[in-house]
Amino acid sequence: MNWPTLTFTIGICIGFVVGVSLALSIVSCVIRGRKRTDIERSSSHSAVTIPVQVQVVDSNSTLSEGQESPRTSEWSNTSIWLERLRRNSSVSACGIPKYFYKDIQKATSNFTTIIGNGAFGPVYKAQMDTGETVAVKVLGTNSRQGEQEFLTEVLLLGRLHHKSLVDLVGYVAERGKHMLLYIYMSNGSLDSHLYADLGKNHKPLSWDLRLSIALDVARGLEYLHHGASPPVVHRDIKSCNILLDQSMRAKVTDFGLSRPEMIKPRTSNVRGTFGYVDPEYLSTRTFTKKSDVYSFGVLLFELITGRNPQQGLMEYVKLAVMESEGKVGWEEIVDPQLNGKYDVHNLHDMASLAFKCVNEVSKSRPSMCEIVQELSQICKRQIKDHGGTSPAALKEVSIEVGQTEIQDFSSIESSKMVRRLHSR
Ligand SMILES: Nc1ncnc2c1ncn2[C@@H]1O[C@H](COP(=O)(O)OP(=O)(O)OP(=O)(O)O)[C@@H](O)[C@H]1O
Repeated sequence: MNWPTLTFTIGICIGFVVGVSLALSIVSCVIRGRKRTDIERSSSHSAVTIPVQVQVVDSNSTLSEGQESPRTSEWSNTSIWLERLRRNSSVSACGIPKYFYKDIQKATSNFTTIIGNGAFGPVYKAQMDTGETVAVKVLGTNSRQGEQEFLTEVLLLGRLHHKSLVDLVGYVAERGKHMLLYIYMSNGSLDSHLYADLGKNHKPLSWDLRLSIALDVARGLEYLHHGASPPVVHRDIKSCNILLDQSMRAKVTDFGLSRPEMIKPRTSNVRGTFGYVDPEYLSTRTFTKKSDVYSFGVLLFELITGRNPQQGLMEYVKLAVMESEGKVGWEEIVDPQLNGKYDVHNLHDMASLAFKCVNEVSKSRPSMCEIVQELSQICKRQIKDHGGTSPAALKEVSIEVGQTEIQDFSSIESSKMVRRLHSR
């Protein structure tokens, strides 16, 4: 074969190989694309797809499928949870694993592991096949409003993740059977530590722990008000909606979005819990972020005094202020269970902050961002002055101080990635 013929033949061969490879990759791309579309289509079948109203600030925004909401650096922890739990579940389009009723029936030993009852219905402890323990909230079957709350929570919580919120890790939605699965909080609710179980299961909460709980809750609310998009108002901040994990870190739970009316059932549509409700909301019927701030102020006084807001806490506080003639002696109302073990300076700062939060005029109340700043300073000072004896929770909280959770694109990307992983 002469040289030009050889070159021509080699050229033809290379051209043929390149052409075939190109054709193969186009075919494989088309097949993969089809598979993904099928998977996406089948996963959205199992999802709750109705758009729902959520309690956003100053408007009634609608969360609809495909609308992104913020993720934070905490999302990675949640994704580990979801990843472990998803093994025995299908995953809905909002990224939250969906379970079968029969799996939960088995995990709760046929619903014999009740841990409490709320407005929503009974709550059970469940041991999942993956080894995780979760809390299962069962929606009562007799309330349409409860069902709406259920669907709202699934969609809303599927988009909200923060270290100081009790994360939703799964749900059941079968005919007449609706359940929410949350991370199990082994130390129960804050109110049980402040009142009910004292002497039985719990020691009185130390001053340091009260500070770290206050800051954890403040950061959860700061995220809801200023980090979430659209912003979310909780509407029912109270000590039984604050849960404590095994390290006594506090998390906000019960986004009581469509819960039944609790103050004047039948006569009005006022929401919230007696003792915690913003008086301005009662007169205007407009619930704002500052109404949550009011309830948070009451919660701070609860931590300071160990008194139940439903048994005259705020009257007690007002009396102390009225009799103070200028300088309030907050020591007089401090919880006797503390046995004098608190820092007077920090007590004054925390009580003054609480008093600003419960100002009758909502505009004069601080924002959750300002509250977090102030509480961070108090916690830092507590560690600095009494660091040696401070519990791990307060130390952890103070290390996190300054790590503001702001929505960023990388976190949105990570949530999309987790969703893609789930749909494989
Ligand atoms: N994730 C969880 N981990 C551990 N216990 C939980 C969890 N969620 C709820 N519980 C417990 O279950 C009980 C009922 O909780 P739920 O949130 O339904 O109602 P509540 O907050 O007590 O009352 P309400 O619904 O009137 O606000 C409470 O004792 C609570 O401490």
